[in-house]
Amino acid sequence: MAATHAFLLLRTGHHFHGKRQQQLLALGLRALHKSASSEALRVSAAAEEEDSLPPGLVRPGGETLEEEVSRVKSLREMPGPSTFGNLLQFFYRDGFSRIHEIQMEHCQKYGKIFKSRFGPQLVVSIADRDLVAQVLRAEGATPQRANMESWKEYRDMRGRSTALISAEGEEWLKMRSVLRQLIMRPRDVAMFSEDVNRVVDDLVKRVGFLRSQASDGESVLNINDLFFKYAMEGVAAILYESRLGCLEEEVPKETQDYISALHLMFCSFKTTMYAGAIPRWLRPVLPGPWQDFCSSWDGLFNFSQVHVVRRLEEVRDQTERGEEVRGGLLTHMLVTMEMSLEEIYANVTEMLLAGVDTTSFTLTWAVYMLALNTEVQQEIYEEVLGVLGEEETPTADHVPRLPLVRGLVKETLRLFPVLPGNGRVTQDDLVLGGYFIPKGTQLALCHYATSLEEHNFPDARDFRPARWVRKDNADRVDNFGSLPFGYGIRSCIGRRIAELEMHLALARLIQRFHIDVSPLLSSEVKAKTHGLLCPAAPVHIRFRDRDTQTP
Ligand code: HEM
Repeated sequence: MAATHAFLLLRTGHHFHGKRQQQLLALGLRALHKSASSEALRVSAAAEEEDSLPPGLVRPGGETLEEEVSRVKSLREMPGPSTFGNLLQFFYRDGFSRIHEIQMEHCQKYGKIFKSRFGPQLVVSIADRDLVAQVLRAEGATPQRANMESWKEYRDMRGRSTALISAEGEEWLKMRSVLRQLIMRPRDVAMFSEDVNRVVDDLVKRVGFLRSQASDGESVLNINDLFFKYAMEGVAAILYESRLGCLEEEVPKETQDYISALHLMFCSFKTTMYAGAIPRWLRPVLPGPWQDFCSSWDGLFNFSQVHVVRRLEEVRDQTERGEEVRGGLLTHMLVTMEMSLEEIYANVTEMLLAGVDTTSFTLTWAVYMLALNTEVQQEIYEEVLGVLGEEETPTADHVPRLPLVRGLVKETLRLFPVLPGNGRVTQDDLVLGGYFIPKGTQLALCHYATSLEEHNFPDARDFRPARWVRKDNADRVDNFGSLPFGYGIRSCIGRRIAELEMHLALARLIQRFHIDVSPLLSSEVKAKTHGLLCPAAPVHIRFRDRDTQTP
């Protein structure tokens, strides 16, 4: 997702439509047409909306269509930083590492809706929970996140398929319909609980080994490195139904090569952005970014193909021997063949890419927050102890009885949304915050800013997992202010997998260890953006066994 998010900033094409008068006329006609033809439908839709409105969502009301049309402003009138200012921020003031801070600065300066330009490209940013809700709740059957031209170009060049992240329209919908039935509900992924727990066993062992190597015998240095391996091993156990050996002392060469391809994709984040942003005609002069982009994709696709083919051969052998074929996600895809083999390669490749850093950064922040907030940690420990005691291994079945562990993940993602902003390309003309937004406009949804707004979350800077715990069934805490997995039909397909991996790992770590900031960590770790929101420096954590140490 790092690259996806990055593309949101630079690969957004937009051209102003005709004149304002024409726009408003078109809007008025469209709205009048709708009101004449679908009066009855509107009544039921309104009732439906009422039911599902999140708390605090304000309905614009009491205005006639004519009044609304006369008040609508054009994009030209929308405030925002100048193109020059923006280029200066990003290219000379290291703005790529401060996307989240720039988001906050711009919201404070220009308000809840503003525009930014990168040359001819325009992005309309929305930093208001209700406007975000308006956009997402109105989306059609095949929402588009951002321009993924360079991803498609690579796939066309190599004869590869697109997959959930890179595909659009009907092509995307077809694949999404297959995958959503398999992994979108907590109960779908509960079947992976045992596989994930075997990876958690290895994580805990690895904590023991790494701290024994540290100078104080208790610290794990750069905890994100460990969580990266855990997340990769965990997601691969589900996607490939095989173990990669990421948590072993000697990581197998094949896995190491894959990690290098992943690192090339993430570490050369700016490079991959330029690969998409640099026009094709400039490639002969500046070939590096595009070459790196292609070679990291080659590495990622090849690795997935090896694992998928391996499983395919096992399935064929079992079928030929007349044995019953049993397995998980990949086996299901291979047996049903609702997607072609190329589509399967592409989807596991994109899911693995999307599922590693996102999960590992969130785990790193969660553990760091626990270490900084020992009272919160104690509260969560008591919850874990009450449900599982000192010995029982947490499973997916326990998770509903661990609301504070779930709150821990939600609160971590509110304060550190790995994707600080998301995108949508409007599929229809619309009026947003009093402005006319033509179809095809790139919107940036500023989740980082809305997550930290007092109105949405009182004492927003405080780390309080308990704020997510429901008091009763009527008490809905979630709202459009914090949408770390996105929303709706195009939301994160791996959400339940990520949550399972995080809940099981965190519950076990809290059950086993006192988690403190390591004395080897000399200063507070801040966030920076590198495509995703990640720690700006390595986080060192001290893990002390609960049974041998006092708090
Ligand atoms: C903490 C972990 C994760 C976070 C915070 C996260 C966040 C997101 C977000 C914000 C989106 C965009 C949603 C939207 O546009 O509405 C997304 C999309 C996606 N994510 Fe995740 N993700 C995580 C883990 C995973 C995992 C583990 C997988 C795979 C197993 C995954 C696979 C995907 C895919 C394939 C998409 C594109 C979906 C589509 O366009 O249909 N993610 N993710």
